[in-house]
Amino acid sequence: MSRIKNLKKTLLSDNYYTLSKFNFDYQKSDGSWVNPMREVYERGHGAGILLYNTTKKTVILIKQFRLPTYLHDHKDGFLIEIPAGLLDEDNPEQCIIRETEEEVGIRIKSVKKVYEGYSSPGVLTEKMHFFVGEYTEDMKVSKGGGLASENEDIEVLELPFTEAVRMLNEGEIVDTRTIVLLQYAQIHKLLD
Ligand SMILES: Nc1nc2c(ncn2[C@@H]2O[C@H](COP(=O)(O)OP(=O)(O)O[C@H]3O[C@H](CO)[C@@H](O)[C@H](O)[C@@H]3O)[C@@H](O)[C@H]2O)c(=O)[nH]1
Ligand SMILES: [Mg+2]
Repeated sequence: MSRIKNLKKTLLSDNYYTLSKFNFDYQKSDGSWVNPMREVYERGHGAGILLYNTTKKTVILIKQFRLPTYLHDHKDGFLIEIPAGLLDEDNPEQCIIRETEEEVGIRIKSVKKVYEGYSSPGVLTEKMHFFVGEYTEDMKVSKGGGLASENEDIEVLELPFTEAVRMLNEGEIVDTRTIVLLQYAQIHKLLD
């Protein structure tokens, strides 16, 4: 029998994405029922990728302004991240191939899915699809930088993997998705 009943949704904002309030009956593990309220932000799902070059022993990361981090403790709000984007109508693999070209100017054909995970399960419905992909010099087709039409302003960083790992260990990389994939590369020795 379900421990969740009478789920009621109240829309709070659909200004850009959707913020809703939910009330529901929840049966606790001791059998009693309570009526919690939760706010949930829905903006679809996402995909991100660690691009690596086994000849040069480099990875591609990006730097862009992230307002929420600027509001909370980050020094300047410019975060070092993996290329990533929101799934539009496409599937995760098509999405990450498209975002890779838009954000860093690399036209990649094959990517490998390594993980799937909820970004912030207490508040967001979003699930992230994590990929890795090997790139070579001949795949570089533009400077990247993101879509001007969406006001994206992305700096592309091509770094030795050892430098990315140093930045990870010294707290200069603070985006969880980027931490996950750099650690994946270490564990699986992608650049040894
Ligand atoms: N006007 C307006 N535009 C917005 C707003 N929120 C997002 N956008 C636009 O939507 C674009 C989304 O760009 P994507 O590259 O598709 O997504 P992303 O912001 O990089 O998100 C990725 O990283 C997030 C983690 O920080 C992930 O949550 C997400 O799934 C994805 O992987 C932004 O550049 C911006 O133009 C908003 O509130 N107002
Ligand atoms: Mg993006």
